[in-house]
Amino acid sequence: MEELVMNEQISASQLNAAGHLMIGGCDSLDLAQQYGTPLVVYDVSRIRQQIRAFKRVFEDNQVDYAVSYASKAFAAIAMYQLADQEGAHVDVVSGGEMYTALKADFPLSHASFHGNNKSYDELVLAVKNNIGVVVVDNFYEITLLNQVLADLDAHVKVMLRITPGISAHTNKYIQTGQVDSKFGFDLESGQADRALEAVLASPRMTMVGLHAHIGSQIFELAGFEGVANKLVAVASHWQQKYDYQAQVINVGGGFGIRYTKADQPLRPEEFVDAIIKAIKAAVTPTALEMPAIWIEPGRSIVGPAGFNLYTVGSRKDLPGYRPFVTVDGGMGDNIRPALYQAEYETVLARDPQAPLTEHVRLAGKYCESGDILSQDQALPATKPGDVLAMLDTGAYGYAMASNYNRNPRPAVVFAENGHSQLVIERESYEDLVRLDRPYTANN
Ligand SMILES: Cc1ncc(COP(=O)(O)O)c(C=O)c1O
Ligand SMILES: N[C@@H](CCCC[NH3+])C(=O)O
Repeated sequence: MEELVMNEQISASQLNAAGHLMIGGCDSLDLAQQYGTPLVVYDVSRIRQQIRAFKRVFEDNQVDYAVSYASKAFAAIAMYQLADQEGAHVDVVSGGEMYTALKADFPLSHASFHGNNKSYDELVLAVKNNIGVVVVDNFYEITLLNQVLADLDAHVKVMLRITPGISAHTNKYIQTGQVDSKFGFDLESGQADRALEAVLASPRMTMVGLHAHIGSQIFELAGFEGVANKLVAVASHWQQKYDYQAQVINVGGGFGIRYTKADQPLRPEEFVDAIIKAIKAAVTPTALEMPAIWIEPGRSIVGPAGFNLYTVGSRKDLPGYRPFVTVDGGMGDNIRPALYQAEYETVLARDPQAPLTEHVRLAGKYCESGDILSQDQALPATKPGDVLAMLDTGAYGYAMASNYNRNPRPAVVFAENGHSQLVIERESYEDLVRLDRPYTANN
């Protein structure tokens, strides 16, 4: 067996005197005890720090900007409140996200509404609540939005989502910028020009700029610089052809984070610094006025701040095979390993720096062979009742949780400065049957 060393992702500053993992100044074992497991815990100060780091890059580069948190990564009333406290905008992709933001008193004027099949009712909800901008994705939406605006006698700001024709190097299920993506208007075929003509012709829409998003968990700068250059080229073309000056260039999100030691991304704000510089350089030789730059990071804001706490239960050893260590959660609270073969690091909460003595398969409790949270996790010896902390689970974990096998979804806790607070309750069995209605046979 290769030499097993302690987990590098946990630093001494994350341990308390007893050697336990601390999250937001709280002992992870106390959190597991108080709230039960499986439990999702966010270290709130990490979320704040990342939003602030993004804002600082723009301020250092002296450009107008918006940091728009992609709330699909983790949407909850408390999260919209936090985004608002930090002066972030948000991107929403459904009536449900919009409704949650409204419940949080988040000013919808700071929200961008995305989606490739927004419904009439969703557009009404957005327009009635003074949505900041609708990011228009397709021709059907232009027609539908014109109808909504006429019915409500209203106006709205829009951006056009462009498919930049850039294939990001990431899992194909989370690529979005390639030519045959389901999202946005194609450039080569002239769709984007026709969309602009339609928007400029609408007396109820104000065109504020262009948007593109090339995918998620991206590590190479080249894709982002490519999208920056492409969007400036389109803006310049539109200025020459239509005398239209874009006020905003929105480059989307997608900044990759470190899940395991195989990942060596730049810091998220370094991606943004490069994007800003690329846009400035591309704008200089054109007749464009420098537009504002908007970004839409999701994963990089909440991913590293999230921890999933699980309790160890059964174990299966088979000679010649890697053992299964099973926890009390799994694909219902984190579908990413099953869906994308995503990898994470997991530590023993009571002693994250204990020498690692074995490689195990970390299995979930769902009735599905694919419910393996990690195919190969190095751990110290564990016993039933031990609490494990899976790291960097804050993005697209709880957000994609399900009730598969009628398992209740976990609770979510915010921890900051040594205080913890429940922000989403654990589902109860009663919650699971709340929408069920008995069937009375008609025979
Ligand atoms: C339009 C749009 N913006 C932003 C994001 C956020 O991406 P990420 O969480 O990778 O930063 C996504 C998701 O990929 C998206 O589709
Ligand atoms: N859900 C994906 C990211 C998709 C982002 C949505 N455009 C993930 O977990 O990696």
